[in-house]
Amino acid sequence: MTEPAVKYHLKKKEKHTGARLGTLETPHGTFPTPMFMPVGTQATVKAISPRELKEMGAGIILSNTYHLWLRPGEELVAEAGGLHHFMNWDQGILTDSGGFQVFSLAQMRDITEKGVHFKSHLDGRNLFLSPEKAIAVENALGADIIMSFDECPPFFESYDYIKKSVERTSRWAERGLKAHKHPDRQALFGIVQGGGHKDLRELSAKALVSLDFPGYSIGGLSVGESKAEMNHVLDFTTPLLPENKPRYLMGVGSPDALIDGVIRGVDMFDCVLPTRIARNGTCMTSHGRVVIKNAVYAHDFNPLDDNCDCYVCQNYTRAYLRHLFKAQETLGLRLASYHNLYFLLHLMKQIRQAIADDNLLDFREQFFEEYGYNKQ
Ligand SMILES: Nc1cc(CSc2ncc[nH]2)c2nc(N)[nH]c(=O)c2c1
Ligand SMILES: [Zn+2]
Repeated sequence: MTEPAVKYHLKKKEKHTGARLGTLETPHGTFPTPMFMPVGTQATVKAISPRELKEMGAGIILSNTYHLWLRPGEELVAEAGGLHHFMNWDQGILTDSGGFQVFSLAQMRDITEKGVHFKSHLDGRNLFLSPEKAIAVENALGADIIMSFDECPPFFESYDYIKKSVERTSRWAERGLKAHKHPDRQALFGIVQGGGHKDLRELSAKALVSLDFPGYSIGGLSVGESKAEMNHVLDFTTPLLPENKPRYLMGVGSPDALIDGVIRGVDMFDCVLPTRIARNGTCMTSHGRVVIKNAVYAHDFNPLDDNCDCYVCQNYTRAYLRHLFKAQETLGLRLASYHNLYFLLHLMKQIRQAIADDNLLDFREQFFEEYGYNKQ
């Protein structure tokens, strides 16, 4: 029996919630959990260099199988020695399997038992992605953690559709497990689906746990349902997963969703939000969102966030950042991206401390009040 590529060590359970403190041991380092993973869809976290990512304490970052398969192609990345060498990132990398991106990006053609036929969003070419092909691409890219090929059905699809989709996704997961060439150095996670239905989440989790994956992702969420609905699904989904394996909530999220996910036993998160909103000048701060292009900041010579010790908040003012965005200067989106990523990475650090101190609910109350969530 080969040693799994990734090992989760549960260090402590928070006294009053389902939150846990742990470490995730990977071939490219051991990282504390709960953790936030910056997204670098096309082998780059947009506008931020690996050196800056390290400086801000990023551990594992994400890339996308779908995008890198289409461009530059997994063969070229393999020729470079894999993603870590290609993008000069020597910490952790996780790749999503492409299923989600096909449904969200490509012009859909057809979903069959075998796989998914679709047209490339780049040039309209007819393409086909199967569990075997997705795993082969992820094996070639060489990420430390890779995802099973799954279907993420719309949250409000019919019960029957979601049930059939869960059953097919479980069969796809088993096919992916069989096709996986490097379980010793790449950990393949199963992805739990089932929409908002407790029995379908149980059906999905049961099938995947019986296949004994080294880690489990919770998919099918953060796809337009309310935060209350997402939290409700987490309430009955995380307990279905083994305590000694990492749990990754895909595509999440905003500060409140991160805190509420940790409280429900989630260990890993990723979201494009921090870098995406930064590109139009929306910044997360301890006092809530700051839309830096607003005229109110024109003469505001304070830091973006007076509680933040990041490079941006130590060296630049709101007035300067507003000027950069008004002048459409690239440095503006770079600095806003840097701060937003730092903000979420630092939030996870505060959450880990709150778990250690058994006061995560107090931390939640203070953070929500200061951020302005209680006013919403
Ligand atoms: N919300 C959401 C987000 C993502 C993308 S996670 C990601 N990939 C690259 C960056 N981030 C999902 N991915 C898969 N495979 N399945 C899902 O159900 C799912 C759900
Ligand atoms: Zn900052």
